[in-house]
Amino acid sequence: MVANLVKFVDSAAWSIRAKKVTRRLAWLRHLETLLAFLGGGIWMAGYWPSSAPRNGPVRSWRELSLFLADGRNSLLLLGAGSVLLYHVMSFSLSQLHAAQVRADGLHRAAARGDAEALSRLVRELEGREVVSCPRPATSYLLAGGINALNSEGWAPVHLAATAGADRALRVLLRSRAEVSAVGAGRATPLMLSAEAGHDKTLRLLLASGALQGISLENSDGNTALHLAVREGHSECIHRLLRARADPSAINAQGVTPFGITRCQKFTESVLNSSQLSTRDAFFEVFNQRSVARTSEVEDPQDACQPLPSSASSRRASPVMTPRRSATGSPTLTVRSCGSVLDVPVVAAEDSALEELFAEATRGGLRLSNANAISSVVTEGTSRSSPTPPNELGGVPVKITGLACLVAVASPGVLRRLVAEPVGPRGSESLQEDNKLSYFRIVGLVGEGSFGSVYEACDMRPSPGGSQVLGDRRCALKILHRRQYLAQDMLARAKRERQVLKAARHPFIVRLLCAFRTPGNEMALVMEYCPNGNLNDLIVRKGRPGLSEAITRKLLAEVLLALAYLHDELDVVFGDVKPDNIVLDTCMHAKLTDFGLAKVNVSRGGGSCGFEGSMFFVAPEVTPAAARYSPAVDIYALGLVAWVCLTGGRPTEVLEERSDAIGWRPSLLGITSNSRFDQGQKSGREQRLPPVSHEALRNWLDERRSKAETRATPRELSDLAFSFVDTTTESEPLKRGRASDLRDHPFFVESDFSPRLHDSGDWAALLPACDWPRSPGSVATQDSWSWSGPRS
Ligand SMILES: Nc1ncnc2c1ncn2[C@@H]1O[C@H](COP(=O)(O)OP(=O)(O)OP(=O)(O)O)[C@@H](O)[C@H]1O
Repeated sequence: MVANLVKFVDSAAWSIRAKKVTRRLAWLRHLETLLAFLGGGIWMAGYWPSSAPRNGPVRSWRELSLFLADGRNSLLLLGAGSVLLYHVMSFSLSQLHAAQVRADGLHRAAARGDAEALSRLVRELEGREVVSCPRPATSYLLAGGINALNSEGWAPVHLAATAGADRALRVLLRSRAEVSAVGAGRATPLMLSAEAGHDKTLRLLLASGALQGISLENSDGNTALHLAVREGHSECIHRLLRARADPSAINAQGVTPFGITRCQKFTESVLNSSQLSTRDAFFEVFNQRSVARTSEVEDPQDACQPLPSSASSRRASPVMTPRRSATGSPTLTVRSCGSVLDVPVVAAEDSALEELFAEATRGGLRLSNANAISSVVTEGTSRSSPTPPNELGGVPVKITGLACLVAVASPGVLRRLVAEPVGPRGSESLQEDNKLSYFRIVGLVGEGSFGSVYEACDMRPSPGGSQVLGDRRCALKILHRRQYLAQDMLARAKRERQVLKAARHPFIVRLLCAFRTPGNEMALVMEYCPNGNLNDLIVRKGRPGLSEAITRKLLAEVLLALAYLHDELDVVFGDVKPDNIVLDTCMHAKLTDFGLAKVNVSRGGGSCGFEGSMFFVAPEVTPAAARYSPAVDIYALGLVAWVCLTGGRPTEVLEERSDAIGWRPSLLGITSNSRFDQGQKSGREQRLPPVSHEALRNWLDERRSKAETRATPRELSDLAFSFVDTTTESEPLKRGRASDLRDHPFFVESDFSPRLHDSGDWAALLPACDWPRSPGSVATQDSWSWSGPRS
């Protein structure tokens, strides 16, 4: 009865919440039905109550009360009545629902997120299309089909995206609704969900084909990224950046997405400003109204200036002249609306804004500066510097505010750039001032479990003076504070920095500097490797993987790096996998990500336990493991070789085991970043040995038996097979040391022997740099061949 009542409320209110309650109470209905059946069974079995009249109907109240006094009779009647009532009600309510759904039409159902109603309507719509004879009840309501715009210019898919109704959206998309339909103001569903901050909806849309339209602009020229940034939805910003949304897209006001952020920060600061005149002036400027009416303005000359609108401000944009001050430091002179403002340029391209922003927070922003900054913000990157860039030591002056990408892209930390740092400060020598402003973010390169890696321009001045070194590319890795505090990873972050700082090797990424951001996150600035990582290369190449010559060269480079780490630094890398092998401009392999490195290994240092990336972890690395040796790196290298040479062939065993532990390999079975460490392991994970070993050994055995029967598969030559076989032995001692493996026939017998006496030698061994410069050109590298001279 209760369930029926709720169902009634549900249908009457058409509320999604009530529907959920109904679903949760479904068990009550089942219970009732069960009881009814039980009662029926008892009845049929002949257990009729003795007190009930046996012949004829009940004739008096007394007889009825006697009949009901028996609990079994009451129960039976109650159950039967309830079941009957339920079916009568469901029939009438479904009729009512159908009528209402038709009356609502697709649009209202989509806005409500009513997936059931949408399915029903879509079925009707499709039925109408098939018979091509509109039914009178639906033809009017469904006119225009699934992509029809309502009177306000929205299609159902827009309304579902705005409401964040994923189920409804799925129904619409399954019914071939246009995923990038253009609605009022040229808005697409992607823009609407980004603006509303529905991260899951955004993901659904991107996965359903909205990726193609990621750079579409609405009537204001805003992309989805602009809108997500404007509303401060950091999860959505992350997702869009990962989907390669363009962070430098410029809207009609000439503002990039991160220019918008600056604008917001500035607005916030002025809102908090104690000076009424400043606040008013700012609003006047930003609301693009005349300030002539404002009586509190400081500068009457400025007050009569027209305010910047997209077109007029471009004509009357402030003149920004880079020059050198008496002390030799670069200065940006902003002339706007009759006033002049000298802003020292530290190094980052948005330092002018920083300066003005600081002035605003101090509450001393003059109207003239407010005007200037509004123009700057409005103009964004569209305005070029009036003087040649070399006047500022080769740095082109652009005001884009891109540095806040880091702040915005780290979840929920928009305020961190300007807020007081929170949490404990490290006692070590990490820099405390805002070093982040010396790096101009160009884009997101990769994301791991503990940090995001950005491509950035290093704009630090040279050690001796204020001269900016120029546009040097670097990789900026921000270790998310949230992650490393939550998982007690501070020690890990410090160890990564420590090993990177100590390592000086051509095949290990070089650490340029390390510091803390104002949000107290740790930042590592490394040499930038623009050709992506080995995993990307393998995925692009597809099966059966890379050629043996390429693989040999890349493995040799990694082997040299490992030999250096093991023998000279006494470090176990601990996380060898294709994702952590990045490719520099000349396609040389370099190891990156020392988060799991173990130091002082021969002296019993490092930790034990289950650590590493799931696919590449050696069999001896188990939760119960004692300290492990450099052999774990050799094992992982063998797996990398196998993956390179076969394209990462997944096996049934692998997939089965992956399912069992809830880890899903990608198509090629190699892209998982999953890490299992002591902090995360569950009981189930502890019982299972590493997933890849058994699969690999099975595969190797199978291949060996095929080789014996002369049915050799073409993926692996005998030498390559032997290398994989040796390095992935279950017994760590049998795998060999990195320095010995350089003499493995896989290298030696193919006219190639990796040797490195010092970093210069290796460079001399390499042929002229004829590797592809950009990741895009890699896919066509079937004809790659490489053979180095013997040392
Ligand atoms: N120096 C670099 N140059 C270019 N790309 C890099 C560089 N360092 C890292 N990357 C890219 O960034 C991605 C993530 O970096 P990294 O592995 O260091 O992050 P992480 O959070 O430690 O990841 P994981 O989850 O593997 O521990 C790498 O897969 C790589 O593609």
